[in-house]
Amino acid sequence: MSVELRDSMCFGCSPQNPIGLKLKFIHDGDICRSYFTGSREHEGWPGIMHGGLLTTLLDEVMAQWLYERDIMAMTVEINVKFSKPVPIGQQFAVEGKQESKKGRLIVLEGQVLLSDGTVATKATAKFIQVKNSI
Ligand SMILES: CCCCCCCCCCCC(=O)SCCNC(=O)CCNC(=O)[C@H](O)C(C)(C)COP(=O)(O)OP(=O)(O)OC[C@H]1O[C@@H](n2cnc3c(N)ncnc32)[C@H](O)[C@@H]1OP(=O)(O)O
Repeated sequence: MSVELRDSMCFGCSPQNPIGLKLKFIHDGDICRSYFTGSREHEGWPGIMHGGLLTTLLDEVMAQWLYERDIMAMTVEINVKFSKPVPIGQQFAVEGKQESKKGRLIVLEGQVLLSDGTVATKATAKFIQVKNSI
């Protein structure tokens, strides 16, 4: 890969981005998972995670599913369904996995799971594979 984590300022995963989310990932079989606990800076409505940030988290775990497999790809489309509010101050899981691949087009699915297992948010995203020189 020409893009290395150590040089990255990725808002989602870089350890050196001072305003980034500094996410860590667990690759569990065909699932990429991260855990996050929102704080006041991450809220939209009081006490509730901002939907745009949930979208960022979902985009990131899906992108990391690909990165782990040395597939360099960029998000070209993402659809998110927010079904339940995600409270700040409580840890939740964000998961992504591949749904299909056809040529350069890779479709991934993601979900946000509350600590009791409730699926609060679901996403489907399309990624296009690019050359290893972003
Ligand atoms: C180290 C740190 C770790 C880093 C770890 C990773 C961190 C990731 C961060 C999160 C991920 C992001 O946010 S990524 C950032 C946000 N995304 C972007 O900025 C992407 C912007 N878009 C682009 O630059 C471009 O669209 C490209 C390069 C992705 C693709 O352009 P292209 O190479 O010209 O390809 P193009 O011909 O348009 O499309 C290729 C084929 O896909 C089809 N196609 C294109 N879009 C779609 C679509 N929405 N739905 C269906 N099909 C589509 C086309 O019809 C075509 O089919 P056919 O004619 O071949 O049949």
